[in-house]
Amino acid sequence: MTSSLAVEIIDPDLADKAATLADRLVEERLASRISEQDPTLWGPDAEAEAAIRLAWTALPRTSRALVADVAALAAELRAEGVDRVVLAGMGGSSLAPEVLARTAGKALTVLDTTDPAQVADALAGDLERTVLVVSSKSGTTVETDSHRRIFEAAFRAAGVDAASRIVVVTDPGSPLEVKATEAGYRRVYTADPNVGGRYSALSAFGLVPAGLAGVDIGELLDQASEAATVLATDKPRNPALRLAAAWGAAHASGAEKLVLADTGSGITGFGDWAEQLIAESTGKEGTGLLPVVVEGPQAAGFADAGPDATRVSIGPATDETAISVTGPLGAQFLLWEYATAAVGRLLGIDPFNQPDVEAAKKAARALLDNPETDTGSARPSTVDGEVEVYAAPGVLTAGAGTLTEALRTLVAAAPHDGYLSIHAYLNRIDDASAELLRGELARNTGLQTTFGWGPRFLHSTGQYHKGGAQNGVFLQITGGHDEDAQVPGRPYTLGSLQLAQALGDGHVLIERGRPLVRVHLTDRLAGLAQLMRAVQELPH
Ligand SMILES: O=P(O)(O)OC[C@H]1O[C@](O)(CO)[C@@H](O)[C@@H]1O
Repeated sequence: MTSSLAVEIIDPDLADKAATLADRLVEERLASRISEQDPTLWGPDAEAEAAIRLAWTALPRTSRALVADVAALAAELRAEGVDRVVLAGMGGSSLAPEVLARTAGKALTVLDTTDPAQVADALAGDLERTVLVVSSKSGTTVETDSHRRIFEAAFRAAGVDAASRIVVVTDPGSPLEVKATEAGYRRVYTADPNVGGRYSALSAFGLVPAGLAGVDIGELLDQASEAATVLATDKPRNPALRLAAAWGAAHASGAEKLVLADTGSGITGFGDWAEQLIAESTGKEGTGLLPVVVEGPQAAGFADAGPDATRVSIGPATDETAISVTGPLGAQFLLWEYATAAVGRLLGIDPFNQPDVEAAKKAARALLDNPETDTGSARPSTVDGEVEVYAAPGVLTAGAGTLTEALRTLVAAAPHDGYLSIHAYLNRIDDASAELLRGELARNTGLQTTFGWGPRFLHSTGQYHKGGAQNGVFLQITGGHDEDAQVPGRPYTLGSLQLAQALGDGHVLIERGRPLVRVHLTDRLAGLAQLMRAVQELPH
């Protein structure tokens, strides 16, 4: 990991345009005003929300007390033989700790799934040695609440005192805090409520699970503190202003996608964290920046990006890079947060709300309450081997009788500067090969292509799909289950929740006129192989 924070704009045309914009941001004193938490920067409509969302600028300082506190809890747990950390949290409540743990090479099991087999695998670890961190700002997120219920019951069944093994991170006064106090959970960390989920990497949400997993969170805060001064400075060299200006200039020239590739940053999985920050913050009111996280600089979508996309290296520049961002992880968290808030002003949107996320949650809840209302997708349009194809009326042409033809029809519905988004409601570990579909589809369609695990992406790019530029087409993948799990105290299983989340988001996208095809893999392994073959046949 490089020690100094830098943003280089390699593309000369972009550099010129960005310099002009950066000068404007300097004149407006944007950096210092963000650091001073000025809520008026995003216009009158955004002011009330911004007034309760800017405390992240002070986190490098205000989070300091957590370092010793979390170290003491980790030592206490270790002394009791508890050294396995499982984190239940969605979006901003798990993405940062996951990057932190992976980068430091520390074990952290992240549960941001409703896949029954993936949850069963997490339960199959040694519960005698396990502490569950339940992280939820709102304290109401259904996935996280389900994980808490399932683990609590499993601890009990294993003869482990459940309350002593559950640590909570939440906002003060949330239903989760109330529950934790009632149940006598081991520890409750209340975070600063004036920090939004996706800006919470340096708060208790990032630091508690990462610190318990053994990450050096003191060093992380040192890196962020060092960067805080430069990021608050109204100078054209301020890396956050440079990054925001480059993004803003690219967007104004018609490149609404940012293709993010790691080019040797030394950070593992940063793109997944940045993806939520950028997509959920900017993708609204029909505009925004769509992050496209790719496997590396050689991946389809990066080297061959067209004029609708800007190539951003996380790490040193390669021959194709337009913008490169380097620096230590603690500094980068803060840099990207400043840049995202700043570009929100350039785009004229409120970077702190997520107005379109609720629609999918509501549709999923409605389906769970009344599963019989799901008439639209009850019957497959086509069955091809291990794959059932479901499509909204009018999406598939009459002849689309095979999987390849269905995919071809879906792809043909995308405008040339649109995008294809794959939503895999599968097991992130056992069905990991699904991720290979992204590169293969991008290569074979020429479209910028994103990949997200459902329901994880619903708390990330899900906002953009519904709120951003309406030029996406969507491929949902669902799968059969060999096992399922009842959520204790709730009238649903994880499997039914997972399907309701897929169908719910599908309904919302279809309602908004987006072309969508769902493929259901009756046998996951065979179905994924078949899907890959169908994608490879696309160009022929
Ligand atoms: O921390 P919570 O309240 O459980 O929310 C998790 C995630 O869900 C979202 O609200 C979107 O659904 C994200 O913004 C957030 O990071």
